Amino acid sequence: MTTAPLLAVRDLRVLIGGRHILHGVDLDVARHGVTALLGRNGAGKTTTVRGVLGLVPRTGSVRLDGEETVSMPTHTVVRLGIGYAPEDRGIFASLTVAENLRLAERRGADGPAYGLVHELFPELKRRERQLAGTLSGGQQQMVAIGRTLLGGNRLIIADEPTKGLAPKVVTEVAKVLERAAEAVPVLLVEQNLAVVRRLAEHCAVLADGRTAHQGPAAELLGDAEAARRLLGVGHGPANRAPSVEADS
Ligand SMILES: Nc1ncnc2c1ncn2[C@@H]1O[C@H](COP(=O)(O)OP(=O)(O)OP(=O)(O)O)[C@@H](O)[C@H]1O
Repeated sequence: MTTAPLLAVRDLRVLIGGRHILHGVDLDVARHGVTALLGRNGAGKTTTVRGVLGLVPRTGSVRLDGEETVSMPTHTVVRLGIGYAPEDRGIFASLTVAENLRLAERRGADGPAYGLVHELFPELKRRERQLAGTLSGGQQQMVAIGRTLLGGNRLIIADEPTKGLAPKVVTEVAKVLERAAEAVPVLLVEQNLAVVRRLAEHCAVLADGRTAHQGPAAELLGDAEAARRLLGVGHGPANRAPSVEADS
C-alpha cells in the first residue's frame, strides 16, 4: 500500500493584483481520513484552496495522485476528482434537496453515487422534497458534502464548514465530515480546534502565506506552546476554541 500523499503541494505561490498572497505553501493531504489546514485569520488558507483548484494564478507544484495539475484550468482539475464544499456551502436555497444533489451529479465510473450519499446521510433521502433553504445549518452542510460525494471524487475540500454555527450544529457537522471521510479523504480548512482534535490525523499550519508547520494533529494540539505560537490560541476569548459536544 502506497503511503505517498494523495495531494502534494510544493512551494505554492499566488500573486494577486501585484500582492504576494502565498509565498511558499507546502501541504500533504493523506490518502485516508481528514487532513486539517489551520492558521490564523488571513494566513492564506482559502487562497491555498483556491490555488489547488486553479481559481487563482499560481506557480509551484500541485500533484494529485502524482499527476501535476498546476498548469491545468479549473475544470480539468476538478474532473480529476476534487469535490469542493465552499465556506458558504454553495447550495441553492430555493431548490429542494433532491434538486441540489441532481445539479452536482457527475458521471463516475458507476454513475452518480446516490447509494453512498443516502447511506451516509439517510436524512437527505427523507428530506429530498424539502427546500434546502429551510434546512438547519447542519443539514445544509450534509447537502454540501453530499454533493461532493456524487461525482466519484478522490478528494473533498471543505472550507470552514463549522464557521458561525452553534455548538450543537458544529457537532452535527463534525459527524457529517467524519462519515464522509470514511469514504473519501478530506482536506478540512478549520478554525475550531475541537473539531480538528476530533477529526484530523494530520495537519498543516499556515502563517503569513507560508507553511509554518506540518505533522500529526494530536501532537500539535497537545503542545500548548506550539499551539499558542502557531495558532494564537489561549490568549483570551476571541481565540478560544469553541467546544464540540460529546457524542450522543
Ligand atoms: N483576491 C484578493 N485580492 C487581494 N488580497 C486578497 C485576495 N484574496 C485574499 N487576499 C488577502 O490574502 C490574505 C490571505 O487571505 P485568505 O482568505 O487566503 O486567508 P484565510 O487564512 O483563509 O483567512 P480567514 O480565516 O480569515 O478566511 C489576506 O490578507 C487577504 O486579505
